[in-house]
Amino acid sequence: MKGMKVFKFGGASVNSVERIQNLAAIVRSFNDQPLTIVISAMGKTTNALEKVVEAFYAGKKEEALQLFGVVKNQHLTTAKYLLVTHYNPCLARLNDFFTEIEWLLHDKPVRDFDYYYDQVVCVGELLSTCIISYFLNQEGIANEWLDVRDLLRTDDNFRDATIDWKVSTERIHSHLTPNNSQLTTPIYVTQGFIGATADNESTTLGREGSDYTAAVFANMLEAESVTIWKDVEGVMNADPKQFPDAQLIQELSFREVIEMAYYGAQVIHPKTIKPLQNKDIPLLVKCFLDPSLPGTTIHKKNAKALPPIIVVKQQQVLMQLNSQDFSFVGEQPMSHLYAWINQSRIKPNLVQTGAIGVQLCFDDRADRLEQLASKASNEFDVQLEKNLTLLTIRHYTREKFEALTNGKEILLQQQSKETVQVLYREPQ
Ligand SMILES: Nc1ncnc2c1ncn2[C@@H]1O[C@H](COP(=O)(O)OP(=O)(O)O)[C@@H](O)[C@H]1O
Ligand SMILES: N[C@@H](CC(=O)OP(=O)(O)O)C(=O)O
Repeated sequence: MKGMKVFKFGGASVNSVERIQNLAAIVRSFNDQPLTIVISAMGKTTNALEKVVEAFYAGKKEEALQLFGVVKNQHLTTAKYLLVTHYNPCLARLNDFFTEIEWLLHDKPVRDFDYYYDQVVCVGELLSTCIISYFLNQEGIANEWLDVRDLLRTDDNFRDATIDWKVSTERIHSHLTPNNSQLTTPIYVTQGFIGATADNESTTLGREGSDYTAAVFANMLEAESVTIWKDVEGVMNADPKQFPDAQLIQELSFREVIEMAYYGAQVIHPKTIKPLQNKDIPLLVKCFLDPSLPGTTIHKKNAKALPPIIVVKQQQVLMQLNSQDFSFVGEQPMSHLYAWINQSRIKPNLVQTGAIGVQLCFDDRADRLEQLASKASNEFDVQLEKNLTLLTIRHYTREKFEALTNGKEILLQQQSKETVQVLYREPQ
């Protein structure tokens, strides 16, 4: 859509009354520009809802209801602080969402955990967008709230659903046309991270998936740009929480950012880049605490010389597989291994093969690793080691590498011209 900008506000940018007021000020400063605003659940609501669904699935109904009560009260308090004229209609909508979840929590689980996870967890985004949409309307920023579950059709791979691009594009085109909107300037408010199946069952797109939703909307709407509003200045050469001297990178290529995200940089969800690169839509990462800062522009142009970019992933698990009868780990056992990895829905962060063994590094997803280890034990001797750290340095220098690995007990190392990765034990 001509001139449409897509904004994404994450959990940190809407985690308090003041931050939602700040969001409104940012949106107001873009007055008279068509906007699609994709919003995540407030603060750590998704984590809290995970606990609700875990209790429900463990048969602890009262605990699940009590935990959900806490989430409910937090949202009611926020709504009460923010809303005056628009409080009653908002409350009616919030109550509908609450009731739906409470009904579900009164049932006994008869389907997979992942199904219930999505039905419960999706409410975080529904609640946050409902409150924010009413607040913006109250503040004179006329907007339309869209239930993204009517727009983004997915498959039923709960917790990691795949978008049906054809159906979703058609729906977005027919719903978000200027002729359809009652607004002079279309401003839409919708949820990140969630979608729905053809049977109207809610789905989620993978944790931290709201960046991806914003990119999907931008692609389908052929938007002018996407802006992700963060609590940091922009994309830096390391997580400033781990490296206080991290420096801002003002310009990055799609290629560089997809690599950073792939290696685990938490700043952008890895699936975000492809839909934008495919339509050549720039991605801006800006600071919601100070919108006047330049931030980072990510686009197709190659950036100038980059500093070493550091990504540290903790809580890693090394899986060592050794052939049981001293036969080589050739194509056949490797193809079995990749099939099991695929079935276990877990992605290796590093793989190293040898004559009779393979070493793989994963995030610590206990259930999925157990599933993989049990399948692999049919053909390999399996050993697991936990609590490791995976360090990736892109555009590394010898000095940087030495400074960051000094004193560490390295278990695996892989190096290409641009990137070095090491898996190490923290010193005891
Ligand atoms: N290379 C990086 N550059 C900037 N921030 C980073 C980087 N790597 C990790 N981060 C972290 O990402 C955080 C912002 O992302 P996140 O908390 O997911 O935001 P939100 O949930 O609001 O989208 C920052 O607070 C920062 O600690
Ligand atoms: N609320 C979801 C989706 C998301 O993207 O959140 P955030 O934008 O706060 O990372 C989650 O926490 O996983």
